[in-house]
Amino acid sequence: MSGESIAAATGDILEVAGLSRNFGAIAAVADLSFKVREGEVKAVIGPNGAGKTTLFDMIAGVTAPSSGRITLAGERIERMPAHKRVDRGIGRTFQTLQIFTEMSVLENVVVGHYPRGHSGWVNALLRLPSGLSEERREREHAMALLERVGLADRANDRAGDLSFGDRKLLELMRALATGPRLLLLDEPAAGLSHAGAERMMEIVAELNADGLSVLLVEHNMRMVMNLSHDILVIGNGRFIAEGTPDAVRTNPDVIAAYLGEDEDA
Ligand SMILES: Nc1ncnc2c1ncn2[C@@H]1O[C@H](COP(=O)(O)OP(=O)(O)OP(=O)(O)O)[C@@H](O)[C@H]1O
Repeated sequence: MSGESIAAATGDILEVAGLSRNFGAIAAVADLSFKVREGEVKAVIGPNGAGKTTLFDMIAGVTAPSSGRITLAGERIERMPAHKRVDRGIGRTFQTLQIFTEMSVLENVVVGHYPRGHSGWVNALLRLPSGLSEERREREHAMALLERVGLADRANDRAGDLSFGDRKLLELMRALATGPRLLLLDEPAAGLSHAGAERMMEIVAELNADGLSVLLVEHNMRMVMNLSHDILVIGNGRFIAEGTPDAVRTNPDVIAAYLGEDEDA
């Protein structure tokens, strides 16, 4: 059986195997292996400098691995350019917002993005009529995404005029506009109020219930524990533990890794 058919048969959307990245003498990520199952929310947590951003950058195609394999739905992608990974179904949000402040809210969602055929969940979810022109379809799709997060009435406003919380939601919708099968969420709760974080959590939970697979990096432990089916804990680029929220929470190695950390649990 080939690697592809094994991955397809086991229902893993992402498989990371023996992944490493060195920066000079620093091993930012060292021999990490894990899987994200189709339809799962998996969190990657670890103290500051653990290697979470480097890991995300390697999956998204921003940073090349020093060694190891990354497989998306059966296809090897570790040498593929970032834009092709987007075509293959990897969506990403950033810790530092990447929205265009001078463009309208709607244009931010539309720009450069179009739902791909593979994103069954997004098409089913939005129930767009067929036969629309491409441009019209693209705008309707963007409007439907904005409606989901209550931003439709701000569609023509300048994106820079949105509150920080709304800009984070817009950033999420921009990532969704590419029709991802796997969404990489980089600290979605960072900088949000308690209410904003709760809202973000609800939206991510809804998207996941609609079938979207999510890999989440987040310091807000309430969000991590509530949203995740499975959690990978890393420290100094290395594997520490993996398991359900309950198993990870009580794991002595995890507790030791976090001693001295100021966690907002
Ligand atoms: N471009 C780079 N050049 C040199 N060292 C780097 C580079 N990027 C990351 N590192 C180092 O790699 C290690 C892992 O960093 P990374 O940012 O991936 O951790 P993190 O878990 O995302 O941290 P945080 O939670 O603080 O965002 C750190 O020691 C960091 O200093």
